[in-house]
Amino acid sequence: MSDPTIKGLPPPPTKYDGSDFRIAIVHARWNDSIIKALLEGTINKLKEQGVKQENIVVKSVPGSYELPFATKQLIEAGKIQSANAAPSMIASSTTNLLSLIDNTTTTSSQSQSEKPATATTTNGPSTKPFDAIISIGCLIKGSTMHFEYICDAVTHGLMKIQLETGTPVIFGVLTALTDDQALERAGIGRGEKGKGHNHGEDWGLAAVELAAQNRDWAKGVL
Ligand SMILES: Nc1c(NC[C@H](O)[C@H](O)[C@H](O)CO)[nH]c(=O)[nH]c1=O
Ligand SMILES: CC(=O)[C@@H](O)COP(=O)(O)O
Repeated sequence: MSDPTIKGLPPPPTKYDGSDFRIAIVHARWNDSIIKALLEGTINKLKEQGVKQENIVVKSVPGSYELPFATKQLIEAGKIQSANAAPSMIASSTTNLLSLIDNTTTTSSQSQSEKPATATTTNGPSTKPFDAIISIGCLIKGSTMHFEYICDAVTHGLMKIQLETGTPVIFGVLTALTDDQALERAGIGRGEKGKGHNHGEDWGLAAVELAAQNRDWAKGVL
């Protein structure tokens, strides 16, 4: 077993504020007791960093093999949702500009629906594109090569999606050879190694860090 003082994720170099981020979590349902623990650890860590509950979208799929497709579609859905919110903002701003020309139109005559819709409403969930996606699954080796093929496909699939879309995708997939390896990595271990460490916490940290750093990088800020 590796030396616990060497292996593991140190605290982030910067304490990031997650209050302005919108995060999606997509999780498989296979090995549900482990998934539930990982999901709890992830969400708790996101909220600990200030991510608002209403800005954490959680979706599920049957198994880990479905994660890449669902992850890609969630990223696109977030962009579509944001674009759908934008026209009302454009329309309202156009109305405002026209009112400068046509004095018959006053801002007070704007109906509530014409008022600029913000991508982040003051009292509701954000409709901005997702700042990061956390894809969670638990693969446990069986007696065939099924495990190896799914692990390989999911790993490469998730990596490809984040590089293609520019949206950070956190790899939250346990690839365990035994039940106990998975339980320990969900913080619910039952053997002599104790409960272990909930890797969902690491994924929550990584999501906020990558969301923050990527926001800067996307603006050319280093
Ligand atoms: N054996 C595990 C699976 N298998 C199911 C696949 O992921 C997939 O849902 C199915 O082949 C239909 O496409 N999934 C896990 O997440 N974990 C496993 O241990
Ligand atoms: C990860 C899997 O697909 C695996 O649990 C399936 O088990 P088996 O290889 O015994 O069919």
